Amino acid sequence: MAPSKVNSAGDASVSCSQPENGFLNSLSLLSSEKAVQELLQQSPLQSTDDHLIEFSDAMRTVAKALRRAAEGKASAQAEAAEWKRKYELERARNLHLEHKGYNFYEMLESWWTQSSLCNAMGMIRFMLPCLFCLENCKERDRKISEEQSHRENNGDEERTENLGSPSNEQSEHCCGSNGICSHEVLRDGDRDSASKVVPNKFARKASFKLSWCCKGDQSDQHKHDIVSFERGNITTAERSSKQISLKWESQPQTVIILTKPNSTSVRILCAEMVRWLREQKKLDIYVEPRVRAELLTESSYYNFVHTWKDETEIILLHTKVDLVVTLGGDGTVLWAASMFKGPVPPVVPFSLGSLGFMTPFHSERYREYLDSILKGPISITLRHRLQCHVIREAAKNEYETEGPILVLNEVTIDRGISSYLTNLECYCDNSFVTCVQGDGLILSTTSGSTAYSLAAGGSMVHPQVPGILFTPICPHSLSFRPLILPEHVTLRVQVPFNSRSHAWASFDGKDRKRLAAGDALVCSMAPWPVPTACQVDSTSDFLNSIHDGLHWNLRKTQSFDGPRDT
Ligand SMILES: NC(=O)c1ccc[n+]([C@@H]2O[C@H](COP(=O)([O-])OP(=O)(O)OC[C@H]3O[C@@H](n4cnc5c(N)ncnc54)[C@H](O)[C@@H]3O)[C@@H](O)[C@H]2O)c1
Ligand SMILES: Nc1ncnc2c1ncn2[C@@H]1O[C@H](COP(=O)(O)OP(=O)(O)OP(=O)(O)O)[C@@H](O)[C@H]1O
Repeated sequence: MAPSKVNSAGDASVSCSQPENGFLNSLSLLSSEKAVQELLQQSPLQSTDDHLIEFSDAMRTVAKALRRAAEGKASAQAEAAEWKRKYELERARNLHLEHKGYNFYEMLESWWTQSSLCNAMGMIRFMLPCLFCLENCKERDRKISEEQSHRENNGDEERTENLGSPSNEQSEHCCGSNGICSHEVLRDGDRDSASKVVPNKFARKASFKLSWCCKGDQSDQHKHDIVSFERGNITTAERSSKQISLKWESQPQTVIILTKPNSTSVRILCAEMVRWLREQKKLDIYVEPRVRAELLTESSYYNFVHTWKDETEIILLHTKVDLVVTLGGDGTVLWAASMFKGPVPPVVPFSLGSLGFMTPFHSERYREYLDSILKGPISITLRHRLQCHVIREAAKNEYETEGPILVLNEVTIDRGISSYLTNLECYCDNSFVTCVQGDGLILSTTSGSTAYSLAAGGSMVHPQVPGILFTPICPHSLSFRPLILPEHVTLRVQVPFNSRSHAWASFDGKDRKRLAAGDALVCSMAPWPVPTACQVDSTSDFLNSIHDGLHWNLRKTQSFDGPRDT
């Protein structure tokens, strides 16, 4: 060993001067100079490694804190955007109604009934409007009876016209016995400042009531607790698999017919249906501007058909229309849903496409079906929608995000034309879920479970099951199985800052938006489902669709003869 070299090596030279030290003992065992040199070279490196590890731990903590801050910002932005959109929607509506002399009482009520305050979360979302509606109905009844007694006292013979208020008996049952009543969205008559009814310019919107029916057990029809607490024990009191039934309380008067474009059979059927609904059912009919033009080219007879001019009028459609009829395939149902950014009237989908998963009504028998639907009651599937916000990193300093997009099937985030893997960070209620590396990700409703999500390996889910499907597209990992998450969660999909490429979001297969690094998509269940009429009931229709449409588990039955257990 060359002492000069050992002494020149800082700490090691100190160790060498203290032979009782364990380190020195081991060092003394080293026989070759080469080994000593290796050890001396390693010591400072080891300490550098330790520092690096400490440093990277600290960086990870900082990154975590930053991520949390970004998540908070994203949710706040999404909420702000939602409120802004509602404010604008409401302002447009109020301007329109002000123009018509609509009074403050009605405006306040309509704001409340459509406010997401009363649709905030889960059961609260459902229960509050019912309670409020019940209170409104009672309050209206009180006002009517006050008005009536006032008139009687004054010997006023003037007949109180229908204010769209249910009778006392009705209001007792309105919402109170396990149903949603449509008074929440009714505009039965405009009142002037002296609370007198003036005739409405529009046809009155039909009133209806939704109730949950249990198969067989009629006495329990109005029980709707799913979980009960008996003597401190949690028990499932009743299954939630109930068919929803819609019963008209007043006659539907206005129908909108939405049709698949560029189809001769659809055009012929539409003209025939418009004539029948007008002549036999005396209904007001709305169609898209394109369809009205087509009808008028055929004959000036169709002059009575209504249409709209601009977006503002489309926003108001749900206040006028009692029923939506679609003529086409599933794409036409998606189109119809996309026209209603808020509440959606009941939809009757007629099948004129090749698959028709959501279109159980055969177009040849439209008279029979519409006849029975206009009479009611109708079995309804409430199809949940997702509301999606794109949050731009570039807009982080502005109080500005894009408005929500509602989807009935799914929102897809994929790699578009990029040939690189997508890299998407996913969070569920601010908890990290996973990083998707592959072609993309599908966030689907249960109605959309049989569409793109199914093709990507997701499960088929009954449309009344409340949940959000989280289905990867061609993940580059063997263990990435699809998930089904509960309906109340908020999902956030972010393109990481270090992503090699952009991602693309599309909504029910339409309206592609580019997501740059740092942009995010925030997605939660929308408070406005799409009520579609069933041909039989939700479950039968779903099973018929997977059998007839998808030929699910179709296999020839094995013959009786052949080897068998003895
Ligand atoms: N690989 C795929 O399976 C794939 C790819 C892209 C889009 N899509 C689906 O197409 C939908 C858009 O439909 P479109 O008609 O406007 O486009 P389209 O004309 O391309 O038709 C897509 C097909 O999906 C069917 N479909 C749509 N919704 C369905 C549902 N809920 N259940 C079962 N089948 C359904 C339609 O009947 C149609 O046959 C998207 O929402 C997406 O789900 C599927
Ligand atoms: N009223 C409409 N205006 C514009 N586009 C529409 C309208 N209705 C449907 N579409 C679009 O037309 C396309 C085809 O519609 P749809 O799926 O109903 O017919 P289809 O393709 O013949 O049916 P299937 O997919 O069952 O074979 C869809 O992409 C849909 O979004």
